[in-house]
Amino acid sequence: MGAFIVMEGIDGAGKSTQAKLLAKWFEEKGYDVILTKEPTDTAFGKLIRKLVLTGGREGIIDGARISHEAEALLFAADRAEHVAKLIKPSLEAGKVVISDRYFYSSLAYQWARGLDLEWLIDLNRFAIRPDLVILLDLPVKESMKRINGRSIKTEFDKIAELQKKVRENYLKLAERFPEMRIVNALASVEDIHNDIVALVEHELFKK
Ligand SMILES: Nc1ncnc2c1ncn2[C@@H]1O[C@H](COP(=O)(O)OP(=O)(O)OP(=O)(O)O)[C@@H](O)[C@H]1O
Ligand SMILES: Cc1cn([C@H]2C[C@H](O)[C@@H](COP(=O)(O)O)O2)c(=O)[nH]c1=O
Repeated sequence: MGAFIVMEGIDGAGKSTQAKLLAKWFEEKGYDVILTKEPTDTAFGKLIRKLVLTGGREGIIDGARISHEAEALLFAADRAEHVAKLIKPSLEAGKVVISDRYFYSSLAYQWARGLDLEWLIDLNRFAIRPDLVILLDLPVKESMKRINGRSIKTEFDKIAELQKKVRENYLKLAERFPEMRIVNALASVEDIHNDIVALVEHELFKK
């Protein structure tokens, strides 16, 4: 059986921590697991890190930051490659794919940037729908504490106001997309992992 699981949430919500633990859990059960992320490490992902996620002058073209529309298109282009070259072939080969962020990130963040939600949904219509999306929900104050210690942090994802809007957007998206399940990310790493495993067993294995 192939299965596609996505981790979503604001910056510092614990997505990569939980994605790794879930990958290990599946591997121990004998599954072939692909642990991946967006933005990817491909040329498109590198372009995003350079033009969108870098606080300095690199994201400045002709004296101004790139437009939010261009930003959304870059994330979508990166995703199109991700789906075509890794996600789709891996699922067809019966593997479990776990992605740290996917198109829900575009909906939550680029919508928070002022873009039209319906346009963003249309732009990402090519993206295969996952079987399960874990939304790690965390108050912004806590996420800011968790990511504060990082040495390289961009202006883009530092701003608490933006993260607050992004969190609200995620919660609204969870009402619209039935594959999204909210998990309380304020708990301990172990408790969150157990909650996620319970969801996987219930939603994917119908236990
Ligand atoms: N449940 C938890 N309780 C306390 N700290 C945690 C918890 N989960 C993760 N952390 C810590 O919080 C920080 C952010 O975690 P992590 O990198 O997994 O988040 P993330 O959502 O992937 O972040 P980003 O989106 O910014 O890449 C790390 O230092 C991690 O060790
Ligand atoms: C996929 C995707 C990501 N983003 C934003 C969200 C984060 O602030 C950064 C990625 O940082 P991470 O530490 O690697 O998680 O990019 C976005 O705005 N839109 C997207 O589609």
